[in-house]
Amino acid sequence: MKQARVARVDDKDMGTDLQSVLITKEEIDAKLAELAAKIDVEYQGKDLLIVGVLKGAVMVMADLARALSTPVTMDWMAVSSYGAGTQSSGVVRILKDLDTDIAGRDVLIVEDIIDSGLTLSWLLSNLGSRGPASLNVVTLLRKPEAAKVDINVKWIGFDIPNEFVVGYGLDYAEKYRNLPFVGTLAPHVYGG
Ligand SMILES: O=P(O)(O)OC[C@H]1O[C@H](OP(=O)(O)OP(=O)(O)O)[C@H](O)[C@@H]1O
Ligand code: HPA
Repeated sequence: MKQARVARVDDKDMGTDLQSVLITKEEIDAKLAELAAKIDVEYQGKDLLIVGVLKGAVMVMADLARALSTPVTMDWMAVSSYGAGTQSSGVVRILKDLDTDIAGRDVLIVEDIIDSGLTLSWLLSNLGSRGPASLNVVTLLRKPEAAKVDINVKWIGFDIPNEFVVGYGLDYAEKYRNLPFVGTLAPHVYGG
């Protein structure tokens, strides 16, 4: 199994940057279908607004939205708490705010990853203060061992180890977002 996965990384012509594939495209697709079915049940008959957190959540938004049967409207917020490195600065900046007034709306935040939880904790308090009818979160990935704050997350795709991951929207220094799977990088990429 491990051998096949490494071979696949080589097939993607990613050179020696990648160390391993943690979650395959097939596993992601299956998980998003599972999450979409639960979200459909929760929001049946409601006017759902899904909010993607740029840039990392682009892939999850695109694939989850298409897996949903519920009609949705989509909006985007861009915040940043990570610079070029692998540690959250803890300081969240709004780079792009919502175009939508969410007062009275059923809002679902779509995230790629919850790491320290600082970004989401800030987002929940910021969006919560705008008076939505409901505010929930779906994330593809979560690192339970990295949590610095306690957050209520309704739908979680995969709990993963406390390692820096890339792919499927997730970057290291803006690279690797377009990998169709989630993987880890070889130490030399970080200068190790
Ligand atoms: O739980 P945390 O430790 O706060 O980390 C999670 C956040 O970090 C990433 O965004 P990032 O700030 O790297 O911006 P990006 O999505 O544009 O890559 C990710 O998309 C989450 O929004
Ligand atoms: O593990 C990660 N990889 C990429 N971006 C991230 N933002 C928070 N954690 C991560």
